[in-house]
Amino acid sequence: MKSVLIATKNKGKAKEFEQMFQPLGFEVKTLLDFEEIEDVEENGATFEENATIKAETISKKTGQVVVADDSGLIVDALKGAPGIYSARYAGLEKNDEANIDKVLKELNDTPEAERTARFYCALAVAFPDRETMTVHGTCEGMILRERRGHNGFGYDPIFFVKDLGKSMAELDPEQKNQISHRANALKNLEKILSSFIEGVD
Ligand SMILES: O=c1[nH]c(=O)c2ncn([C@@H]3O[C@H](COP(=O)(O)OP(=O)(O)OP(=O)(O)O)[C@@H](O)[C@H]3O)c2[nH]1
Ligand SMILES: [Mg+2]
Repeated sequence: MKSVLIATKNKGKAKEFEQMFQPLGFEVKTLLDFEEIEDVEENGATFEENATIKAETISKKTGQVVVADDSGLIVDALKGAPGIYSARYAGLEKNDEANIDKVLKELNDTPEAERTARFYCALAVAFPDRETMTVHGTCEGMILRERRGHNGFGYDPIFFVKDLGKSMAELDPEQKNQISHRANALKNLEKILSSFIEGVD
């Protein structure tokens, strides 16, 4: 079976990549399978820069084609925060519950109409022998006043997907993987990779 290495230690992302790559005939490996590989410092200024840093660092270390995901929540009323700091918004220990509490508190006085937000996902593919490619995908929504649902990860319980009338955490994994920022980025990646993805193993 063909395999693809995703440079992530995030269990929620790893699961979604497994679900999305499986139908394409790929086995997914992540950094959760390589515990000896240390965290890569994400010191870029954009999602694309951080995804590139993660993909290129791990590709150099392993000699393989590597995909990395840098993603986050952009809240308009918070001038784009938490943005690239989404994982560590409430502190370096990366606590999803504390991150949600912080966003809810900051939006306490924000009326419904101004609670617009989007998830953003940048994917970078680094190769041993050619230039890195990046693509992105987004998903529009609103920030709820309280948590709804238990699926997904991160900010999913407070992210309301208007078209479906549900929070992201109320969607089945299959539904999230059709409409999410990550799914949309992957669709864009498939478009540019389809010509030579056959050769990735
Ligand atoms: O509710 C959510 N649904 C999602 O689908 C989603 N995707 C990203 N996020 C948030 O953005 C951070 C990524 O930050 P990030 O790209 O640096 O990843 P990370 O540090 O968790 O892992 P790694 O991939 O870097 O190893 C995550 O931790 C989450 O807080 C999401 N929240
Ligand atoms: Mg990270």
